[in-house]
Amino acid sequence: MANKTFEELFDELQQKAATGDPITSRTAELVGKGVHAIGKKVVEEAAEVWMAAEYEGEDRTAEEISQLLYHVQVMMIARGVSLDDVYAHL
Ligand SMILES: N=c1c2ncn([C@@H]3O[C@H](COP(=O)(O)OP(=O)(O)OP(=O)(O)O)[C@@H](O)[C@H]3O)c2ncn1[C@@H]1O[C@H](COP(=O)(O)O)[C@@H](O)[C@H]1O
Repeated sequence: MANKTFEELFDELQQKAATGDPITSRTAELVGKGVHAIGKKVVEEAAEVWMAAEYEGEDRTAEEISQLLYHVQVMMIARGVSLDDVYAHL
């Protein structure tokens, strides 16, 4: 059912950040812009999760959560934070 797992997406984004073209890869573009720009997207997507959860259905909420998770992973990669670094705190 799922297109990919959290771990599979992280592997893909690491590749995109390392070798992707910023013209065609959103990930490469964002990593090139840096932590400040990525941080703004994280905050924006978090707000969209909140609004969807309050006023929209489960599907829209899930979609917004997927976009938040994507941008959190981009932030991890831009900042050199691994999955294990995060899991150590769970
Ligand atoms: N899962 C995602 C994903 N989720 C969200 N996004 C990006 O986040 C945007 C959603 O944010 P917004 O609604 O704010 O869109 P927007 O207003 O156009 O964004 P801005 O340009 O204004 O910042 C989308 O248009 C995508 O650009 C994603 N971009 C890529 N992926 C996946 O990441 C992988 C690598 O993608 P590329 O790096 O683009 O090859 C692929 O598997 C993709 O499916």
